[in-house]
Amino acid sequence: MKPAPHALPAAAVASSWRDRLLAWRHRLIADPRFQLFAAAFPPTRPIARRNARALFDLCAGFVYAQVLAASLRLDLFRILADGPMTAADLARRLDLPPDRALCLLRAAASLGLLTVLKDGRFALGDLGAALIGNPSVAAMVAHHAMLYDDLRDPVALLRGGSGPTRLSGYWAYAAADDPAGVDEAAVAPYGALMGASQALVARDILDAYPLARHAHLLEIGGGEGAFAVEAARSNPALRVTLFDLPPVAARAARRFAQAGLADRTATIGGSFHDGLPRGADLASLVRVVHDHDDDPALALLTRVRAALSPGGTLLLAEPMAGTPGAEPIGDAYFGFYLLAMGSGRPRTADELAGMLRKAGFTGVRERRTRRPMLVRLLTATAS
Ligand SMILES: CC(C)=CCC/C(C)=C/CC/C(C)=C/C=C/C(C)=C/C=C/C=C(C)/C=C/C=C(C)/C=C/C=C(C)/C=C/CC(C)(C)O
Ligand SMILES: C[S@@+](CC[C@H](N)C(=O)[O-])C[C@H]1O[C@@H](n2cnc3c(N)ncnc32)[C@H](O)[C@@H]1O
Repeated sequence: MKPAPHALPAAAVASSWRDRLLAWRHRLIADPRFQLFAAAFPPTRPIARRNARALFDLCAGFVYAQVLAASLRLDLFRILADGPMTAADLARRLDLPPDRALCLLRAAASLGLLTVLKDGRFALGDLGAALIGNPSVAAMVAHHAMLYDDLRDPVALLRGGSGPTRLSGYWAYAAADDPAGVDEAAVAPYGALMGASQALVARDILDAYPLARHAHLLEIGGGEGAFAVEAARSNPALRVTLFDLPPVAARAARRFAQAGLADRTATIGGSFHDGLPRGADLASLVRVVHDHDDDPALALLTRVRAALSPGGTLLLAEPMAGTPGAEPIGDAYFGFYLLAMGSGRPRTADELAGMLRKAGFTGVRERRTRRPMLVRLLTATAS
């Protein structure tokens, strides 16, 4: 039977039912009387408490981050690496009044950075201990001072009316008309930060996609070469060419020489918006594509496809939006970070796969990495 001409299509009817159900749910949750009831009624109590806590954590997250920043600036975790200490001894070591030191120590303990022993002394918590093994996280936390400034008026940032941001000045290539012209002083600060934090991701990428069957890696936007060095060291026959802006490539060349890899490595300075060296059978873009808006990013992928030898492989590795279990890292943290930087956006794996196909790649596959919140990996073939 034909539906009456004025009848809504089935999908619209279903979605209007769902919308009404959703609206009813939201009215209920917004009702203060229901909130009181749900917090007391045993079956709903755990959900109500969990939600209230989640909302409080969203309100207070910036305070938690400052507790972490203060602990790192005062070197609290390295001090406690030698063993538990009393609050009084710690106050002296931190050069803080005793009551202020106690405020910091209790805050850090409440966040899992420290732990309080039965005798009242403070020791490292699991999170504080993990930080000792990740000095690049401490560097990122210090770097966040700039992001705090840029996020002071988040609505102005979203409207694009807040003028030049601190991050757009820091990432010299993000706002440059001629990236190839940026000088050494402009790249040195971000080069060091990226060099340190690349250690967090290099091993995860190489373990997810061993390079043994490849002969020549073109590491595009490779920074000061931490990934390139790790790749060369774990593949003794691999040749590596690192391509980055001229002053960054010069810094990578010094690093290759120090690592004793000068005979198997080369560096080329230039802008990848202008062209790329040809002939490698493997190319990598590690934490590069998300820095760029859609059109330049697609143009870059197209240029990489043309630069690879036929059948060559591209590794595209970066944190991605919509990563299960890490959604706020891609969509909230990197979303707002890149907004403040003034260029690029975090993309989902599906969005990136679509762009790769549009750029002429085939066989796009995701390779499982150890810590997808920090880096995910897509591989694709240049046909
Ligand atoms: C021993 C017994 C009995 C039990 C142990 C129980 C157990 C198994 C505990 C686990 C302990 C453990 C091994 C913990 C390990 C924790 C680790 C490795 C934590 C790592 C954390 C990493 C973090 C927080 C990374 C942060 C990275 C940031 C903020 C990166 C920012 C990157 C930026 C801004 C990049 C910018 C580049 C641009 C511009 C976007 O392109
Ligand atoms: C976010 S960093 C990532 C560096 C490195 N791949 C890593 O994961 O640590 C982006 C890199 O892309 C480089 N880059 C940006 N624009 C470029 C361009 N137009 N041509 C060549 N390299 C560029 C930067 O100099 C920087 O080293």
